[in-house]
Amino acid sequence: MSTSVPDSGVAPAARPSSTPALLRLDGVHAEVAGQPVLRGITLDVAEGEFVAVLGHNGAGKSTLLRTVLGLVPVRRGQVRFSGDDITRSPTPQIVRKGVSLVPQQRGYFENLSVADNLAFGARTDGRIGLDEIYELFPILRERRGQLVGTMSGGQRQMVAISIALMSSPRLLMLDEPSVGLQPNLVARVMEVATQVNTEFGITVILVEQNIEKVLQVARRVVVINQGLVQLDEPVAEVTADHIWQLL
Ligand SMILES: Nc1ncnc2c1ncn2[C@@H]1O[C@H](COP(=O)(O)OP(=O)(O)OP(=O)(O)O)[C@@H](O)[C@H]1O
Repeated sequence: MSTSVPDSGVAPAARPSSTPALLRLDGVHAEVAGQPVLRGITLDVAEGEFVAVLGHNGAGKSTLLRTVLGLVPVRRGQVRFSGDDITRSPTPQIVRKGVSLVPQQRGYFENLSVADNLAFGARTDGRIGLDEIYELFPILRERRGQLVGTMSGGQRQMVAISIALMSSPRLLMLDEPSVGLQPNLVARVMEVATQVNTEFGITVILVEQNIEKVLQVARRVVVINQGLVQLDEPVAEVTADHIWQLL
């Protein structure tokens, strides 16, 4: 099991992989509000993987996802997607390449109907369209005319995930999608993340606080600490206790 000491300031080398990386971060540094948050993140994610990212509050998990999408500028290091250098690419271009993010809060328009929200994320040439979304979330078909602002927290989260899926991404990044949801909805969100990965073949990066749930659905766990990768292991090689000790 490989762990690195975060205060050594040295990021562990990228995990060697036989499959070329879909996403590759190489020594990525980024700042938020003038403060360093990512301090040299090195991470490879292969196509088809389901990677969970854990870390204590403020560790830099959301910043990591936002940096991949170009919403936080990279100060140092490089981000590659499908072999292309996207380090300084504008967000719309990164989205067009196939990266999608379900943000931690309000990844939808409250004053628009479900159908209009879905149209916002749609891509005409994509593999995922309304039929696929309504099959995944039948409740959204029933409520397609309803304003999203009048729906429950769980239903809104389904809309947020659906908007992200409507761009037919190759990489779907979910930022704590189960926060504030009741247990049966948390289970449903995890199930959807798994379906997206296995049925649509979409690579998934899931930021999540619920370690037990993560170990049930992800196949690889990455722990971020002080802006560095502290642990990067297949789920089969870690225990919840071990991860708890790191957080
Ligand atoms: N808008 C902001 N203004 C100032 N500081 C911010 C802002 N957003 C994030 N930060 C700081 O950046 C650091 C990393 O935040 P980030 O949201 O990436 O952490 P996180 O690991 O996702 O945390 P959480 O689990 O609480 O969501 C934190 O110290 C946070 O206080």
